[in-house]
Amino acid sequence: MVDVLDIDNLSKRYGSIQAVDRLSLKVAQGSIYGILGPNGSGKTTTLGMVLDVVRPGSGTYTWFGQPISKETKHRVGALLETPNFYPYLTARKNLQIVADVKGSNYKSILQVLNLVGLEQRKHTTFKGFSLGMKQRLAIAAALLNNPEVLVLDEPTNGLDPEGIAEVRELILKIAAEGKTIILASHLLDEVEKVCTHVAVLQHGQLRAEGRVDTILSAKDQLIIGADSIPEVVEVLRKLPFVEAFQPERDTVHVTLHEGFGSKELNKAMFEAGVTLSRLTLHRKSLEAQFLEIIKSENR
Ligand SMILES: Nc1ncnc2c1ncn2[C@@H]1O[C@H](COP(=O)(O)OP(=O)(O)OP(=O)(O)O)[C@@H](O)[C@H]1O
Repeated sequence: MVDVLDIDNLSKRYGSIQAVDRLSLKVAQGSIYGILGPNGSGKTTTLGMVLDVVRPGSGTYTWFGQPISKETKHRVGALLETPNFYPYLTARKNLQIVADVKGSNYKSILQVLNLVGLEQRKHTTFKGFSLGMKQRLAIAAALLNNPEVLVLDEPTNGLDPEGIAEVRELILKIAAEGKTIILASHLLDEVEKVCTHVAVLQHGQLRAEGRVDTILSAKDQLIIGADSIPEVVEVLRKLPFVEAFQPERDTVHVTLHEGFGSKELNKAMFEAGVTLSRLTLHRKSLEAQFLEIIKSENR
């Protein structure tokens, strides 16, 4: 599959702050790629560099295998901050003004309004829009040139729960139309719900990258206790459905392969002659895993 964006060793420093530190990542065509990190981790600076509004300190990037140019810029739509729409003008008139600035055709206005679900509200003035509708109009503006890629920075920031749901649904709809989406967010939950791939950033450095289902998969752990932990460990080593285990002082934390649970583990222990004094399920929250990624890389 073609890489839409290829970032190679990109860095940016502001005085004593290393905002982005030797960052490399590839965004495949058709993916919804989340750049996830706490505030100040370098997400906006990274997007700014690849959109040619922030000059990189060092490193390179390509779009569609080519250095950035007028032609590649035309293929990428971006929403880095909410545009200043005119409150007393209608949705359509506001988009006409954006189209004039971008030099795009008025014909696409109705198409994008339709795509973001605002076609029926094209004559409504901007000030009459809900927060979610305002953000959808901003996304419509970014889609005016029918770009292949849409870049969004914290697209649900400041929205109410209804607006958040609307915008997330819209992102999935746009991706289903075949566009690649690159989305920066500090919300783990958002990336998990919306994205196919994720890069986790901290202090401008890449901490983890991959498919969301592998990087952020919430694997449950079983915690087992027994009189003899070495005996438990001995059995665990031989069980084919045990993915990993970690002995603690008087318990062992066990992760099982997909499709296996406490029943199978209990049965296997019983058959091996080990009586468990404890068998509990510990559901790992994604939040905990995200924190672990950051913590483990910090050691
Ligand atoms: N123009 C600037 N001048 C000085 N420092 C900056 C500038 N822009 C960003 N920084 C600093 O660079 C670091 C990375 O900021 P950046 O905005 O890229 O992070 P972020 O992950 O997008 O965070 P947020 O979600 O809060 O915007 C921060 O420490 C920030 O204070």
